[in-house]
Amino acid sequence: MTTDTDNETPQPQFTLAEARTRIDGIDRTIQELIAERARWAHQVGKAKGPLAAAIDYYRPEREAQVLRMVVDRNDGPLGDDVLVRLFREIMSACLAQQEPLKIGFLGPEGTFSQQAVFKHFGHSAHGLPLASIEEVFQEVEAGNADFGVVPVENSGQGTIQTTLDMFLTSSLKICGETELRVHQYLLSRTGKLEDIERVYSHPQSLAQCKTWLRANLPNAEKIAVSSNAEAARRARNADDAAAIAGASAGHVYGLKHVVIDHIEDRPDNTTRFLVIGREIFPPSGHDRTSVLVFIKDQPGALFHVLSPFAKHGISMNRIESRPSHQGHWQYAFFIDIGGHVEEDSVRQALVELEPFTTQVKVLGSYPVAVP
Ligand SMILES: O=C(O)C(=O)C[C@]1(C(=O)O)C=C[C@@H](O)C=C1
Repeated sequence: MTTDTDNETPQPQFTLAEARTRIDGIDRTIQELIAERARWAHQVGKAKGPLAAAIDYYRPEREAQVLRMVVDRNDGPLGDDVLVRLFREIMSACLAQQEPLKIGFLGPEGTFSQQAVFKHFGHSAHGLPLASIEEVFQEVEAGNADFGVVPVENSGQGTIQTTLDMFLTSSLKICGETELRVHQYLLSRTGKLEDIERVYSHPQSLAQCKTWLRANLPNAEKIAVSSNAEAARRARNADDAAAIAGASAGHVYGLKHVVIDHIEDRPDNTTRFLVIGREIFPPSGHDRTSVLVFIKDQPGALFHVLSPFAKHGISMNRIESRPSHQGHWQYAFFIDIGGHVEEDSVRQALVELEPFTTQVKVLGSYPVAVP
């Protein structure tokens, strides 16, 4: 049997016109099916009863299940992340038929946080750019935003402590997580490396590109600003300035020239974001639970706190200590474990922590991020 791969140059089996006619037919079918799906999603909405707002229709556990089925079915040629993105957009549009979700994020427009909002909720959600992580919490607490998206850790730089500290006092719950591969771009008005005497960026991004900057722009002044978007806004006004930012900040602020792309020191540079809301949603089947534990000041207390998880076969992905704000040298532990708080093993393990703790606060149970 002869195949395309027998020759070095693949021989087209169809003419251009024939292949395009096929694509037109497939597009028609896809479009009809998307419309049919949207009508069914509307029916699902009706089946939920007369609800007040978009947030009442939103089901993150169901969305995670839909996306996992997409990944399981995928035999290529498109990657899992590509198909997840397409289906995420379809669900986002289906949900917005009722009313778009309002999502607070650390603004201004063009930040990585905004990219995380679109990655998790799709482009039919309505993003609300806010001035600080604290304000994202406040607007969700006040009900002005349905959810918020806040950065919590970067693969190279570690924890974003402002976010963790907000959970010490906030009543908000973690309802989801999303991971974003962070690619940094050096953007400038002229596009020429030799013109650059100043580099603006958020401190986190400057840190993520430290080695590259030392090797390539050792004499340029590095200026920390409140966001990468703000860096792009400043750099567009001068020929001798550049910004380190995501590609979208360049588009939003009209800084067209990419001097160099992917200048992050670690090729796997990834930021994890949390979705914060006002309630915990039901299990999706593959979930994570975040708890905040205030440990009693007694010998071996941390050991006793960790052992119930091992006893119940619960995996622990992360433990992080922060000053508890409840007294000198008192620490609170942020712990991420596998499973959902509605599962017996998780519930039982949390009960067993009680003798060794002054407080156990469940911050949320939510679907593990789909790629
Ligand atoms: O299954 C539901 O509950 C729906 O509302 C449908 C749907 C979807 O498009 O698949 C839309 C929004 C929800 O967040 C989850 C899923």
